[in-house]
Amino acid sequence: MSSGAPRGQGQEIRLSRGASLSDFADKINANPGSLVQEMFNLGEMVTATQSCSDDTLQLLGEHLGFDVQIVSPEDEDRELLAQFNINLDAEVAEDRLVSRSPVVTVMGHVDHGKTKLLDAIRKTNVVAGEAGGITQHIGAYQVHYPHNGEDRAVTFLDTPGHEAFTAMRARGAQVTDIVILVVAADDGVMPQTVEALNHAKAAEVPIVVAVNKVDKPDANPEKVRQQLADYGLLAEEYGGDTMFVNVAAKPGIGIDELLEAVLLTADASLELTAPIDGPAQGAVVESHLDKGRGAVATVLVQKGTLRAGDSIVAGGAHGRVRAMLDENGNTVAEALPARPVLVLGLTSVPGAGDTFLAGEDDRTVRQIAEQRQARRRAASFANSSTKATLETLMEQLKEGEKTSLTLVIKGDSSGSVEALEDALFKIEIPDEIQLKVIHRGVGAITESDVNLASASSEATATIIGFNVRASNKVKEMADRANVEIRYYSVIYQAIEEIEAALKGLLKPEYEEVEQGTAEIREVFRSSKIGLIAGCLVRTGLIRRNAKARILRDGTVVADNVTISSLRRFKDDATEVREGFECGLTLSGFGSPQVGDVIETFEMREKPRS
Ligand SMILES: Nc1nc2c(ncn2[C@@H]2O[C@H](COP(=O)(O)OP(=O)(O)OP(=O)(O)O)[C@@H](O)[C@H]2O)c(=O)[nH]1
Repeated sequence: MSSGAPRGQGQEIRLSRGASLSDFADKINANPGSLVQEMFNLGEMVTATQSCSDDTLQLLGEHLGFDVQIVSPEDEDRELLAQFNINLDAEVAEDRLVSRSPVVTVMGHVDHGKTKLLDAIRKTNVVAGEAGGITQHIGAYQVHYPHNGEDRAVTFLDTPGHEAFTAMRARGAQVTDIVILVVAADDGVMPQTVEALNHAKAAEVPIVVAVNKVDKPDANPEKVRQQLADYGLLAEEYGGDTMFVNVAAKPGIGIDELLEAVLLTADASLELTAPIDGPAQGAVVESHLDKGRGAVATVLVQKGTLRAGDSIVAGGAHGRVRAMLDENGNTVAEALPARPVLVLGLTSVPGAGDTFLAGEDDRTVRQIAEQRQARRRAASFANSSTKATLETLMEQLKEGEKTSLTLVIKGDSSGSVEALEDALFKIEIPDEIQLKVIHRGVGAITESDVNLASASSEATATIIGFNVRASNKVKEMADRANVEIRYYSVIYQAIEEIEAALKGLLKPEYEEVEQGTAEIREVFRSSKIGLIAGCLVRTGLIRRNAKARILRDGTVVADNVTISSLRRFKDDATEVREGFECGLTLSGFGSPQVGDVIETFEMREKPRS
């Protein structure tokens, strides 16, 4: 017989998000089975190893008398590092800080010239004679620029676009100091311009606006300044504090001025310093598995100095830095803060946005990596088991009679999925329509996505694949289940189409169009068809089967009436025109009187704006 779970007196217990009853039991020295029983008594069937929602854990805690604190993954990682006596947030004495160069991300609307601009900036730095290295894309590069007589460096992340930016932020890596917002002067502010702007604002990162393509005949750089003023970016020349620089990335005009503006903005609004002694810390900018070289990762050092030979842990990957390369393919012996380098020697591929830490001994980095991997496995298990179930879905769908568009969103990064979802919920839709995202996730479209989409019986969900695809097998399954899959690679295109779909979903709106009026002149009874009203058509025409209302002394006395039969003399008629007499019967109104006015109308579909 189970003796029941122990009771607490409000003691705090810390559980990681997605913990199971078994984890809970560990913390309070209970038998997991007893917690399963407790949950059962509370009306929930939960197995011991199943990952629980925050609510379930809190509910059980309250019931047993414990103060359950759910720990976020970031807190958890901090706690993990603390076990190894590592404190990433430790204060650094002022005198150990040295200035570092700003790290810049380029964002903007599609085709406004982000790539061209990054290329143009990179070219400013090609020192004649310093050949040898071939420029490589490693995800970031640094350029040197003379400013106020000093040699200054600026680091650019060259994965343009805000997906990378948000993905990194989502993993807790804030590496960008300044955002260059590229706006094409011929096109002006576009949806993704606004998106990018909002991301930069959310991250509290100062913005420098590059008004690009000013070489084009239809360029209107002033208009860009006016448009952005509406979004709170007021140009310096108008008394604001945002620097706007006119550039033409393709012919390479204005690049120096842009770099000046970046450095001025950095000096004016940021205090960019970092310690250079001590073990290196930073973030992974890009990573992949290279056939010849194994796991490679471009990392950006944020504190300390990274050296070849250091042992390193990046996310759940660890290893020893075998070699470091810069964007020109040259070997680098040490990397200081704001310096991006390609690192060789990791045993597996970390994720973009993962933080890294160097300088601990091999054993420590391995242990940290292993514990992180274990946590991630637990967390992804938690995610998969908290997926919407059929039941919860049904409940949701039963709510109200609203028309809804239900979506499953899959994307290539959590940043892109979030950005898309954010943008979707900003679409202005009428109250009668509900937009629901029943599942979101990173990775290819899977069978379980299709299952989920088709499970929402009333309104089968549409699956949105943002830079991800479904395998043929999954595609076939979707076809059989009548689940639509749509692929996008550009956020605003997805938004446009979904907006159109939402408008198409709207039930047609009807408006009343008056057809005619008739006055009742006499009322007589027919044994066969009941009361007949003898009328004179006053305006328009009266049609058989028309909808009508009855007015008596100018007041509606009956609504929802139908002209059920219509005769002209002894013959059935389909319509009778103004000025003619007719006999008609009314359904939905049993007491016609002489002098009543019959007003008929039809319902016509109103075009949507
Ligand atoms: N005339 C002119 N054309 C430009 C300029 N900058 C970029 N373009 C052109 O604009 C187009 C888009 O440039 P990209 O650099 O690919 O734009 P992007 O913003 O990186 O585009 P996505 O990567 O698709 O988001 C290309 O055809 C460029 O040649 C410029 O300064 N002047």
